[in-house]
Amino acid sequence: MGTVLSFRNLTLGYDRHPAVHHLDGEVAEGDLLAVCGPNGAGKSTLLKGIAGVLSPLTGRIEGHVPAREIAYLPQAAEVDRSFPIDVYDLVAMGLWRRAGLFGAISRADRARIEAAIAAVGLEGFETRPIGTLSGGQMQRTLFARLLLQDARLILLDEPFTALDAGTMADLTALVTRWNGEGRTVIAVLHDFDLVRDHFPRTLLLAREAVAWGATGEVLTADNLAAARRMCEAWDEAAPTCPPVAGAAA
Ligand SMILES: Nc1ncnc2c1ncn2[C@@H]1O[C@H](COP(=O)(O)OP(=O)(O)OP(=O)(O)O)[C@@H](O)[C@H]1O
Repeated sequence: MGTVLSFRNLTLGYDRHPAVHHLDGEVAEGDLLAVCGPNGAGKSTLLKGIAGVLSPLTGRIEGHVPAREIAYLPQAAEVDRSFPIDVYDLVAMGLWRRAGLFGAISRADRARIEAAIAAVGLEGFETRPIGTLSGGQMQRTLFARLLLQDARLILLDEPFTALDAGTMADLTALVTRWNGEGRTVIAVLHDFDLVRDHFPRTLLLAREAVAWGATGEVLTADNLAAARRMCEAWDEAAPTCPPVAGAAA
């Protein structure tokens, strides 16, 4: 099995202040990886780095998947719900990377869009402006768009936050299905029970990797306590980390 991503002494941050630092490791093709850690641990920052939204301060991410094969679902709070678009058109955007911005939507594409909307249980919502959807309906819409993106690497930032049990179960089943199709999924999650039940591998972050491996070995009381301590001790105003001796910048 190949490698999808390699982190090489990776430091990511904002205004030269590191938020995740000196991360090393690899994500294997077909991984179903949870990224866990306290608030402010750098989880969203790491996903932004992988998605290419944020450039490394030092070190690098070696991606072995073309950018068009990466799908990224940001935290719900970052999605602009005021954009005047309906459910159908938002889901159809999942085809853009393949069809092109102004590519005509074929009859087969229309069938795929309708199938994706049906797969997330949103039949009848096609013409609803997204600003009128509930949080759970919006998340289902975004998952339908992901279905059409047909990506090899799927990045999900807190995809199940504030969802009811039924919606969470439906969307978790989709994630499991994607992984069963050989796609690599990396998800930021706070629900440890859900991680233990559905994500075989976990990266525990506290600005740096506390532990990374089999979920049962990572989510231990000791590791979680260490992560909390490390985040509490973090200096928000820390200057950019000096590069580690011998590491590539
Ligand atoms: N756009 C930004 N500009 C400046 N600092 C930022 C920005 N986004 C995040 N940060 C800082 O980077 C650090 C890591 O934030 P990040 O959002 O990656 O954490 P997180 O682990 O996803 O947290 P949470 O669980 O609360 O969502 C925090 O100290 C945060 O304040």
